[in-house]
Amino acid sequence: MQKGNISVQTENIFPIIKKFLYSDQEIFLRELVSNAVDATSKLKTLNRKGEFKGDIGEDTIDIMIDKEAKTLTIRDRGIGMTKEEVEKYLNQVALSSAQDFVDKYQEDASIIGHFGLGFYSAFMVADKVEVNTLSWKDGAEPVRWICEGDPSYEIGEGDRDFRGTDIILHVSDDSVQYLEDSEIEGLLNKYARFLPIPIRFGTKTETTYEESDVAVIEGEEKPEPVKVEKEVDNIINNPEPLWKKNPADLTDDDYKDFYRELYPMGQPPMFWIHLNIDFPFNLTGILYFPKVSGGLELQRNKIQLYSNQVYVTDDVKEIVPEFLTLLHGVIDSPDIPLNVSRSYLQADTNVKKITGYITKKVAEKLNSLFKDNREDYEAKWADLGVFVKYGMISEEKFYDRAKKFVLLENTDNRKFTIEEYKERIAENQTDKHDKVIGIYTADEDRQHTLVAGAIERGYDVLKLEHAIDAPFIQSLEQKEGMTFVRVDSATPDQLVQKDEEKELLLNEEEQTTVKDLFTTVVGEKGNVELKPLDTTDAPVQIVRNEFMRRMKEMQQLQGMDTSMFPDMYNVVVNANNPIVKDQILNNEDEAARTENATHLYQLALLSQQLLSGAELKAFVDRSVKMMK
Ligand SMILES: Nc1ncnc2c1ncn2[C@@H]1O[C@H](COP(=O)(O)OP(=O)(O)OP(=O)(O)O)[C@@H](O)[C@H]1O
Repeated sequence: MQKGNISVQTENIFPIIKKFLYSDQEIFLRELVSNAVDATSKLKTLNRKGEFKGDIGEDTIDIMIDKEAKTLTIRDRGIGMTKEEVEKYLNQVALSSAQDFVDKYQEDASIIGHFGLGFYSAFMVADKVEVNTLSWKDGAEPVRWICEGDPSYEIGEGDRDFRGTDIILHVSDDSVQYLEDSEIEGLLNKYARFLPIPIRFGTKTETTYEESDVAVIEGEEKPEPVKVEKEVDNIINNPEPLWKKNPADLTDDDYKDFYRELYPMGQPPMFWIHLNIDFPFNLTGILYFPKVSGGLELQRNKIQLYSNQVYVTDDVKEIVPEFLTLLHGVIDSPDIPLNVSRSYLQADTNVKKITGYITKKVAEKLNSLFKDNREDYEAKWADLGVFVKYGMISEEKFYDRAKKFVLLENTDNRKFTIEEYKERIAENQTDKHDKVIGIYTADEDRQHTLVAGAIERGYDVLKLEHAIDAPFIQSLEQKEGMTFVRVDSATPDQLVQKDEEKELLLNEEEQTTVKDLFTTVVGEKGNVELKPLDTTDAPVQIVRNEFMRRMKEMQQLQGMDTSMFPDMYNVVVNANNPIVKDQILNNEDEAARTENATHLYQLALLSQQLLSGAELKAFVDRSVKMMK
């Protein structure tokens, strides 16, 4: 064997590779397996071009563990290397890429996990790396290269008798987990699952049931099928993943099956988009729309990013707009720079274009679903709505596209686009300032009394019941010139403010008496207002200021302290309801007067499910007493 020194300035490189990459050690396998894939693909290209005329034969890449020898081997049947190539590629090219990494790492430690450290990442887990290779070239001699994790290496004659390369890692004592089958299989499943060349990890037992060959006797039952166990190659990957295929050749079932392959536990997706673009950047992939009616947080980190079928990460925050991280699926692009820091990625123009492209595709898909089959789109709205609204509040460009297909649903479960809805309510729900007022409930069941009150007045009531709806209507208010009020934000006649002033049927003295009495009854909990409502409107009603309530909700949504917004409400006493006159003003008995006022107030609380505890008991007791 001939001896050599890799390079002088590499003194530091091995300790740095070992020490600093500790947290992301496992990428060594991705790097070495991708090199093996590259070497095999290159051979196929040479063959296609007619430069390599021999027989390619088996192209499978083997990953092998030898527990006794404490080695992990990556074997390919690719182009191999001549002695000159080993010296050039491993001692110079690979080393300079490792050197490059170390330099960049010292500037910005966040590049880890997004940098292909390449061949030298082997030294994260191995004390000694042996390369056994035979080039495809005519007359090439086998070569063996050994390096023990310091700048010196040996190169000499090898004993390999078939084309390709073995990378043999002598696994170090602190990395013995990489000698475990389960660990390696796990890593291969993560990084190599869709590589384009078959990856074999030993064998596995396959069980099938075959028809018994015992002759069937007439009149007797067919013999049971026979269980047959066979040792077969354990091929880790699907070398032709769906996203690489032509959408025209695929059926819905193909997409659903692939989804199950990616997320075996997931519910079936609602629909999907097949991405396929080659200019101005290269990108393929499939994005699935899951059902997102529940929380927003649970579903993230489901999009997997690949670069030429090599798994890179499932953290795609910088590549797809935030709201799209709710989607599932795969994006594959060799044009996304993976070997740079995240901040650089955000500024990268290709990445920006990719983000824009994906957003546009998603909007187009939704638009065509809406246009082509509105009924089906409406049926999916419960699962789609959160996603669309989230997109609208977080991406200006998406808002502009989505405002044509975002739906508003009313209490009759009818759904309208923004334009349709505005038209529907314009006549009845335009206020004195010419604003179109959307009336909504956040809880149809709880607010039933108020919803019914509004509907009785001829108003339409929307259901806006999800946490996302508060910021969503805020953006509709800013951009569509509408105003939204919740059913409990005013008495029904004041939800849409008109100019007509009603006459108050009580004189000033009577007004003061009623107001004072209710102020005493309500105490600190609310402000009492006296209003001339319809004689048939409830005698007492509870309302909450829309603006204050929403401020509080938004702050809660952001996890902020909301103690400075007390849970105050207004108690509106309908001065024109005859009960107020008959049971309070005209009642001689002072105790009965207070009791009646309390009862009316508690009735109002009860109708909004705000009555509980001792107050509720007192109310029930009093009601029973009244019946006697
Ligand atoms: N299994 C292999 N068969 C043939 N050549 C190989 C093999 N592994 C590595 N090489 C050669 O060594 C070179 C350096 O490999 P290394 O992995 O360090 O960098 P790279 O693959 O060029 O880039 P990257 O940093 O993205 O991995 C390769 O470009 C290739 O020419």
